[in-house]
Parts: sequence; structure tokens; C-alpha cells
Amino acid sequence: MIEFQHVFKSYGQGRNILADITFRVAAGEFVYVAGPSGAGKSTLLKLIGGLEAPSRGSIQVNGQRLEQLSARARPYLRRSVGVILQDTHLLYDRSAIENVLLPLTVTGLPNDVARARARAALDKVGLNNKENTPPIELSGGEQQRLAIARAIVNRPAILIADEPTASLDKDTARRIMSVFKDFNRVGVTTLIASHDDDLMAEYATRAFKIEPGKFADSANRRPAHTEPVQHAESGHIEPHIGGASR
Ligand SMILES: Nc1ncnc2c1ncn2[C@@H]1O[C@H](COP(=O)(O)OP(=O)(O)OP(=O)(O)O)[C@@H](O)[C@H]1O
Repeated sequence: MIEFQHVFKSYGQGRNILADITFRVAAGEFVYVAGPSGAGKSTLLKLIGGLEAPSRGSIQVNGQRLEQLSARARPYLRRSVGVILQDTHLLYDRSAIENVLLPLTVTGLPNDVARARARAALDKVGLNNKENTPPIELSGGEQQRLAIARAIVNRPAILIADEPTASLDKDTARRIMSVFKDFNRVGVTTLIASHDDDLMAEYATRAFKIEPGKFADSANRRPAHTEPVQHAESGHIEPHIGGASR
């Protein structure tokens, strides 16, 4: 379960990228995060993954309040949330299986158990015959699947992916999406940021649309509202982004 309550996010002294965002995503949902470039889709996903901290408000992920998490507890959260960023951060001088083994190094699993798990992850994304291949020799779609294998090797309850089908052709994009759907079918809560409305409509059961000044949640019957909010401390007026929680 993911719960945002009145979450604000700005970088440094800058403007609010996200302002007063409230929603609840139940276990097993498949959410499409839409919105124009720069609207804050990646920021939203990074907040869920604990890669960024909210400036204000409360975020709960799998029962943990992220704003209260100590630096020591953060890696445990990262294990329950599989993250696939826009830049996949694959290590090009290592083999595919070595990339998938990386998140397991902190778990203290014996080598043979870790290898078996990494193989199972590669198998699930259809890369079982590429375990010794370095990512540089993989196609764009295969590299995305490798990033997914690395994200799911710790068996996370939540999977978040930032534009995983960007720069892929339609068929390859569909194959990637069906990999996500397979994980979602077995209960993994999935959130994907994308610009491809048509493709995402085929897979997602709910959509968040982020735009400057607006946050719309397709699960809400009433449309999200935008109204000015007066900040007592600064007198500054900015858009209020509201979305009733489910
Ligand atoms: N680390 C950062 N420091 C300062 N500003 C940032 C940082 N990360 C993001 N931003 C700013 O926050 C805004 C939202 O960025 P974000 O990457 O979340 O948007 P996005 O909707 O994912 O865009 P895209 O579709 O282009 O990936 C942008 O104006 C961006 O410049």
C-alpha cells in the first residue's frame, strides 16, 4: 500500500514541483503516471522509492512512514520497492547476471542461492540465455528487461518504472509492458510513468495525471480541483493541487 497525504516537493528553495498531493494506492493496483515533460512524474516515483524526501507531508509505503525512516532503514525500503529509472544505470563492464546479482550483495545470501535467484529473475524476463552477455551487447528492449530483472530480484511488493518503453518500437514496448503485467498479476503493485497514453490504457487500471497546478486521479469520481492557497509565512500564492484520497 502507498499513501500520500498532503505531500509537497520542491528542490532547494525552488518552486513546488508537487503540491498538496493526496492519494492511496492499494496492493496489486497498476497505475499509469501521465503528464507533460517536467510535470513531476519522476519526482513522484522517486518519492515512493525513497530516493527523494518530501519537503512536507506524509508518505507511507508498505506501512512505513518514509519521512521518519532513518538512513539505516532506507536500504530495507529499497528492497521492498523495485525501481527502474529512466537511465537504467546498468553496469556495462559486467555480465547480465552480475548486474542482477548486485542488489543481492547486501542481503548476505550464500553465493549459490543468490545466483539461483538472479537466474530465476532473468528467466522471468526472458533473458535466461543471456546471463553472460554484457548489457552493451543487448538490444534496447533487452536492456530494459535486464533492468526489470535487477529491480525484481529482491521480490519487491512494489515496482516503479520511469518511462520504461521510451525509445522502443511498439512491439518491443508491448513485450516490456507484458513483463510488468505478469508481475502485477501475481500481486506486485505497479506504477509506470510514460508519455504513451494508448499503450498504457491497455495495461493500467488507474491513471494519475500530473500537470502544473493539477493532480488528477482517475479513481476519483470528482475531478481534482485547483485553487489558490495562501501561505501565511510568505504571503506567496501558488496553485493548490488536490486529489481526494480513495
Ligand atoms: N534534483 C533536482 N534538482 C532540481 N530540480 C529538479 C531535480 N529533479 C527534477 N527537478 C525539476 O523538477 C521538475 C520535475 O522533474 P521530473 O523529472 O519529475 O519531471 P517529469 O514529469 O518526470 O519529466 P519527463 O517527462 O521529462 O521525464 C523539473 O522542472 C525538473 O527540472
